[in-house]
Amino acid sequence: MHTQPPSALTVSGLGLKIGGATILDSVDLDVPQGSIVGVIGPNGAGKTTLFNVISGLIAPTSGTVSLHGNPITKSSVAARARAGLGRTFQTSSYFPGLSVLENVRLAAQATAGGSMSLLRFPKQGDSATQLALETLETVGLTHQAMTLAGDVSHGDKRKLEIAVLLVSDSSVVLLDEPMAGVASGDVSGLVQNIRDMQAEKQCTVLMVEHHIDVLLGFVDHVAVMYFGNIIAFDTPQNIMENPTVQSAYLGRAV
Ligand SMILES: Nc1ncnc2c1ncn2[C@@H]1O[C@H](COP(=O)(O)OP(=O)(O)OP(=O)(O)O)[C@@H](O)[C@H]1O
Repeated sequence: MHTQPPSALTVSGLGLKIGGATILDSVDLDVPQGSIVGVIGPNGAGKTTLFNVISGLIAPTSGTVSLHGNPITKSSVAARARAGLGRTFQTSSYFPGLSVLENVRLAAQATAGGSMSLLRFPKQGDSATQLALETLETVGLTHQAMTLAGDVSHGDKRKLEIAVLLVSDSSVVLLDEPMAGVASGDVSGLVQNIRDMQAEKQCTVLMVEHHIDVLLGFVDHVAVMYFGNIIAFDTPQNIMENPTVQSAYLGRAV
């Protein structure tokens, strides 16, 4: 008998009304443990808002969010992060005035239960520094370790964000447009980084991405958002063949 993997993230009846506008309209989503799920949809469909509600930046008007079966709807952003929910943002999130290595070391230090204090300068033998150096090697950023994070290319900033997630204890990772602004030559490397992250951490990945052709090539499932709702959740193959998706969102065969 085929058994479904347990859900890493479950969203039920999630609604958000702001003023008179319905931004999320009873969204249901079940993200299987260990899967990579892509979220697509036209501009303004509600993808980033969904991520903001899942990560706790915005409280929903209705509905629930559960992480590994535990309700987190009322938890703070920090409590969700402690429970294993990690996220990147549409606009990069890192400390631009710190080196690439310091950014990753700080995240490693915080994960190990230490502080985010910069007063603890990196030392070669320091376990957080060691982990940061290994992780930079994993994502191919060793050569940029001493460069200020604000000075590296878009592609390398995205790799840095993945390195920060790698040293964190996140079991469910939300990536908001990880390929935005990344040079086309760097896209396949970034896809490999995301795949490697999932394989190494055995984590679950939910990612918004406008590069649909790239996304369809490597995710397990695709959720299609349209006017604050998820109108389809299926394998990439079935999504491409779904007439509702084609007419409602893509307007053409993909
Ligand atoms: N704080 C807010 N107040 C009012 N409206 C908002 C607010 N946040 C988002 N919206 C509206 O909600 C809708 C969904 O926005 P959201 O940014 O989530 O869409 P998206 O699918 O991520 O779009 P994009 O692909 O362009 O990033 C949009 O119409 C947006 O204008």
